[in-house]
Amino acid sequence: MNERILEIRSLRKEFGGVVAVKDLDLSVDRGSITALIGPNGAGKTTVFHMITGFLRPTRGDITFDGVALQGRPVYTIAEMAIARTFQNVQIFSNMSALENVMVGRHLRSRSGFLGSLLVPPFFRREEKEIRKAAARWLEFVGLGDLARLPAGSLPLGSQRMLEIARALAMEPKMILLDEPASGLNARETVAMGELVREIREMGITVVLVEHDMELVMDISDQVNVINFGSLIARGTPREIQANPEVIAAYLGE
Ligand SMILES: Nc1ncnc2c1ncn2[C@@H]1O[C@H](COP(=O)(O)OP(=O)(O)OP(=O)(O)O)[C@@H](O)[C@H]1O
Repeated sequence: MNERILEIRSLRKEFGGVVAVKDLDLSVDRGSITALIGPNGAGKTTVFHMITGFLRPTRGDITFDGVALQGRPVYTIAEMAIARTFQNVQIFSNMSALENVMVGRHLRSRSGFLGSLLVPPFFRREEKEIRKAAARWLEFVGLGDLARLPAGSLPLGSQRMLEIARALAMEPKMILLDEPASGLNARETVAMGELVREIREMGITVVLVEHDMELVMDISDQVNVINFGSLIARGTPREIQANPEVIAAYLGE
């Protein structure tokens, strides 16, 4: 097994005249927590969009678990066991917390999400199993007691946890978290950090875009710093915090 689960080579994305991602090389070790940091507009979210197939690269290669991803549609990438969360939480507000997680689980099931809407009798047993598994994921992220509440009624911190539970229900090998601590208070941020570590303990690789430097430096194995669409540094949190170029570009004096 390759110890690099994700390899990105010369990845580029242009929007008209704007070069959002500029010939970026990036690799992610299997089983690690790997952070992408950098100033606003550096291109971090655009990288996530290209890994997950939401955006097509202008050029470059993305290899996940030995398979080329570029040009594949979003749903096949989800099937390949990459899950993600979004900078602005994307949940179904009117559905219960449990139902939101079940949607993630259905993507993994034989009947699929559409099948679950039709609910023919022979899928009912699978439906029950999906409900059980979803409940377990809700417990895992600490929302077991809130399963029946409409997702939209939950505080932001819980909504972010819910989105992670839904991603985990897809049984990913790798999960991409886009600013998971954004908008969270100090207590919620600590809980988020603990959850991310637990995800790694389960053997799932975590890639994280995050502006909360305390959190990033606390939980990451590797930190990649992006500026103007290019990688300017890669290293352990300790190495990154001591890197003069990073301090000048991003961390400040
Ligand atoms: N759909 C788009 N059309 C045109 N320009 C875009 C589009 N998406 C992103 N950009 C531009 O690409 C650049 C990179 O944006 P991106 O959102 O990837 O940055 P980021 O590092 O994630 O920033 P932030 O930390 O603020 O979320 C920015 O200059 C942005 O304005």
